[in-house]
Order: sequence, then structure tokens, then C-alpha cells
Amino acid sequence: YDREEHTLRELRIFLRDMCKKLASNKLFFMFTKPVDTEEVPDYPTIIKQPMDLETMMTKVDFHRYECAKDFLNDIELICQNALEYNPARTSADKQIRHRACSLRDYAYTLIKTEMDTDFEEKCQEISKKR
Ligand SMILES: COC(=O)[C@H](Cc1ccco1)c1ccncc1
Repeated sequence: YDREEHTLRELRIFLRDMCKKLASNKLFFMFTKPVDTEEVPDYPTIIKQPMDLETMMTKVDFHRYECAKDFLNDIELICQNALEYNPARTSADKQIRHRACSLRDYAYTLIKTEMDTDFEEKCQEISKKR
């Protein structure tokens, strides 16, 4: 049991570093906080499951991620939401869709290159048992 808690603690440390690196990139500023529903009142009518990097940092602290795959599912959600809410052929919409795809690719690559495969497999095994 303690060995598993040690593994999940190490995962949380790793995922906090991932959140920090993604949120510190100026290109991704629009993904760092929830979309302001006061400024954008139709956002919740279109996007049913909002997600952002600050919320993901809180989810790490609340032990809501048991493996990197669960973390990447929320990155995918940030990306899909941006593609769905900003579909126009305007340069503004094209730019945020490009940024969303960059965030997704950057997150996958960061985790793929900085995370030990065996460590993620161990996390997924723990997650399956719970
Ligand atoms: C994830 O962020 C978004 O989807 C909002 C949508 C939005 C549209 C108008 C105000 O906000 C966004 C923010 C910044 N630049 C583009 C779009």
C-alpha cells in the first residue's frame, strides 16, 4: 500500500511540473484559466465540460489523476473545447485552434520524453485496481 502511495505522490509531483510548464508558455495563456462566462455568456451553452490548466492543477492536488493518461484526457478536452467553440475561418479562430493543437502536441511530447514508460505502466496498474 505505501509503495503505491509513494508512486502516486511521485506522479502528482510530475504532473504539477507539467501543468507549470504548459501554463508558463505565453502561447497558451487562453488555456490557463476557465473561460469567463460573464465575458462569454454563450460559452456554457456550447461547451458542456469546460477545462483549463488551473483547474487541472487543482485536480492534481485533489488526487483526481492516477496516471498520465487521465491527465492527457483533460488536455484533449481543453483542445476539443477550443476547436468546437472557435470553428470559424477567421484568423482569430484559426489562431486559437492552432494554439489548441500546439498545446495538445506539446503536452503529449513532454510526457512521452520526460516520463519513464515503466512508471506510467505502474500508475495505470494501480489505477485499474482502484
Ligand atoms: C479557450 O479560450 C476560448 O475558447 C476563448 C473563447 C472566447 C471567445 C471570445 C472570448 O473568449 C478564447 C480566448 C482567447 N482567444 C480566443 C478565444
